[in-house]
Amino acid sequence: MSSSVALHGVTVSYGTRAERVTALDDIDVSIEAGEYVTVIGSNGAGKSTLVNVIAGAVIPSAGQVRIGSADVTRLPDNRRAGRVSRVFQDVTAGTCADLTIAENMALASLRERGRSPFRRILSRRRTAEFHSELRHLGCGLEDRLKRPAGLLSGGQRQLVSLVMATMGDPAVLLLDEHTSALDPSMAELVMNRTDTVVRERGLTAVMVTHNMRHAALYGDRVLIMTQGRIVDDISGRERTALTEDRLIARFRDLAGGEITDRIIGV
Ligand SMILES: Nc1ncnc2c1ncn2[C@@H]1O[C@H](COP(=O)(O)OP(=O)(O)OP(=O)(O)O)[C@@H](O)[C@H]1O
Repeated sequence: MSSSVALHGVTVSYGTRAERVTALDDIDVSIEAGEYVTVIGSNGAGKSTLVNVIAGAVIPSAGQVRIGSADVTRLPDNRRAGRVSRVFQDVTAGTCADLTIAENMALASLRERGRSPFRRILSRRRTAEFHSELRHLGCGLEDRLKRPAGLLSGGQRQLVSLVMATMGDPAVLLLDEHTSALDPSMAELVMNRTDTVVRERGLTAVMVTHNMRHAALYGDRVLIMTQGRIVDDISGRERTALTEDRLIARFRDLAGGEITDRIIGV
């Protein structure tokens, strides 16, 4: 079930006292259950660190992280895995190349509470469920369940990772530039599918992107980050009226404006 996410006074510093980098600087943000938030910012603004703090891959130096009513600030990522799902930029990170697609999906399905590991893991019923999940993608992956994931293209593999990440309805879905390594048409397909699954299941989702068009097109709210801080938070009517050009103008004003990866017309 989707949960809210709240960060209060979250600070993350890396390095030594002599050479300290403040990746997140006293961040306060609340995301409602079922809200779909996109995060943009210049290189090194702290976007991945923000996602890592929600995932538990980075424990903050100060502040508090809550998922729903639970204080998870000190909980490492392996103990949040039942609540938080991720799709990474690296297309090889979400699936195991040597396992078949069905075996990968069976591992992901272990998230569902009360299921004893590996017992009836690939039962006929489960395989039929995986088949049905993949059929929604409309690219024939359901007929390749018994093939190793390593034989898929990067985009196909990312689609399987997305399906796996959303199985069992995670409390929070984190997407860290998950389409940036894909060719434009595959990136569109993965983005469309992401939008459909987030909407249909009412997921709480946080998506980091460098693609201004995607940031303007998808989600309920846009956060703009620079130098470890959230410097703009666009929601409601303002978000509805947001176009790519308006977002770029706003980003230029706030972040000093280098648009590194604007992708036009894809
Ligand atoms: N493990 C680390 N050790 C030291 N410094 C780090 C580490 N991870 C991130 N940083 C630094 O923290 C700052 C924020 O990094 P982060 O990766 O969160 O930014 P980002 O907005 O995701 O950047 P990009 O768009 O380039 O991926 C940067 O200055 C980065 O160099």
